[in-house]
Amino acid sequence: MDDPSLADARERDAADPLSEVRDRFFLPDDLYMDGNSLGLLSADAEAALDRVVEEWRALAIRGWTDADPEWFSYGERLGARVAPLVGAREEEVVVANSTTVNIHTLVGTFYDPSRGSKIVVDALDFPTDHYAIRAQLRSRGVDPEDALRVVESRDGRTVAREDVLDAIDDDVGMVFLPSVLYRSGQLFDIEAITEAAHDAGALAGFDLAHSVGVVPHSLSEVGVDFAVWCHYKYLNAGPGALAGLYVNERHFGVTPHLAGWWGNDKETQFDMAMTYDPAPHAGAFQVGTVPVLAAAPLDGALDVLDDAGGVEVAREKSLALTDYLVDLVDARLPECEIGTPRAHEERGGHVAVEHPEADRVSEALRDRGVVVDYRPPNVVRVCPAPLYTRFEDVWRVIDRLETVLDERLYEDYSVGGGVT
Ligand SMILES: Cc1ncc(COP(=O)(O)O)c(C=O)c1O
Ligand SMILES: Nc1c(O)cccc1C(=O)C[C@H](N)C(=O)O
Repeated sequence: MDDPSLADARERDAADPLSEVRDRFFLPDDLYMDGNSLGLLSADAEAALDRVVEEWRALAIRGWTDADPEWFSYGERLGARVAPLVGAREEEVVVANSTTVNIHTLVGTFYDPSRGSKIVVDALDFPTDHYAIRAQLRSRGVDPEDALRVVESRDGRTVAREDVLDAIDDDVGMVFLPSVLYRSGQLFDIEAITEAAHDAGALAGFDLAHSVGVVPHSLSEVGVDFAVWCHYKYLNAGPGALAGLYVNERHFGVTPHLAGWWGNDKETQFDMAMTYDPAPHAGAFQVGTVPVLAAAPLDGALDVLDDAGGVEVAREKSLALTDYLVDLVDARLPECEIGTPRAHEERGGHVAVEHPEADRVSEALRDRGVVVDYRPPNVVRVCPAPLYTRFEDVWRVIDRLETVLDERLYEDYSVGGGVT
C-alpha cells in the first residue's frame, strides 16, 4: 500500500461524502466493527420509534387506522420502502416475522418434490438456515439426510462457484443459499445460481442477511424466486427488528405454509371467515399481527440510507473501507491471513481476519475498545459498516490489533470468552 499512515486515513475521511451521515448515529466510545451483527441506533430510528409510542399513548386501538402512517399496513408499506434495496417490485416485498420464520414459511411453501427432491445448500451456511430447512423436510416426512445436497467447501472459507453449479441437476427442486457467507464474507453469484436452478427446473431462494443494505441486488430482474433477510445489521433497525422477505410475482396466489390472519387479503381480513384468503402479493407471507414497535425504527433507519444516496453509495464506501482494511492487514500484520475473497464481485461488507488465536485476540481487542466478533475456528470478523465507520477507525483497529499480536496480549485471556 502506498501510505499506511494515520494522516492518509484522515485524508480519505476528509474526501468522504458520507461523513455527515455518521453524525446521525449514536456512536459508542469504542471502535464499533460489529455492524454486521447489530447495527447502531440513529437519531432517525429512535424518533420513528418514539413517534409510534406517542401514537399508542394517544390513539390506542385507533392507531391501526388513524396513526400516520396507519399501523394496519405497516409491513406492506415498509416492504415497499425496502424493495429498491433488493431490486424488487414494491408488492414483492413485505417486512414481517423473523428471518428464521421466513425461511420456514418460504421453504415450506415452495419445496415441491415433484420438481426434484433435493435441496442444494452449502456447508458454511449460518446454522439457522439448515435448522429451518431440516425441520421443514421432517414435517413433510422427508429425511433431511436424503434430501439435502450440501455443497462442501474446499478451503474451509469459501464455496467454489463451479461446485455450486455442478450440484444443480435434474434431481434438484430448490436451491437455497446465502448471498454472503456469515464467516468469510464471500459474496455468491446470485444471477448464475438462479439461472442454473431454473435450467434444472428448480426454484432459487437466498438468505440476504449479510448483504441487504450494503450490496445492491436485482432480485426481480434476475428472476430469483424468493428471499429472506434481517434489518438489524447494515440497516440499523434494532435488535430483533422485524425481518424482510421477497416473493417473485409469478408465485403470487400460493397459500403460504405458515398461514395466519395477517397474511389474509386486507379487503376481507375482518370478515373473519374460517378459511384463509391469501393477499395477492408478498404480504400473504405475514403470519400474526405486525409488531409495530419492532418495525418502527426501520422507517427512520431507511431515511438515513436514502439521505446517504442509497445502497449503491453504501456499497462504494463499503468496498473502499474493506479494501483499505485488507491492505493494512497485508502491510502490518504478516501473522494474519485474509479469509475473505479479494475480488469485489466476491466480497460482502465485512472482512475475516484469520489468526490461530482469533478467540483470545477478539477478547483482547474488546478490552481495548475495539468491538469485533469471533467466529470459530480462527476468524476475527471486522465490519466497517459504511454509514458510520471512518477510515481513521479502520486504521486504529489495525493499529490496536498489531499491538495485541506483537505484545502477545491475548495470552492474558482464556479460550471461549466471547459469545456473540
Ligand atoms: C445468514 C443469516 N441468517 C439468519 C440469521 C438470523 O436469523 P434470525 O434473525 O431469525 O435470528 C443470521 C444471523 O443472525 C444470519 O447471519
Ligand atoms: N442475530 C444475532 C443475535 O440475535 C445475537 C447475537 C448475534 C447475532 C447475529 O446476528 C449473528 C450473525 N448473524 C452472524 O453472522 O454471526
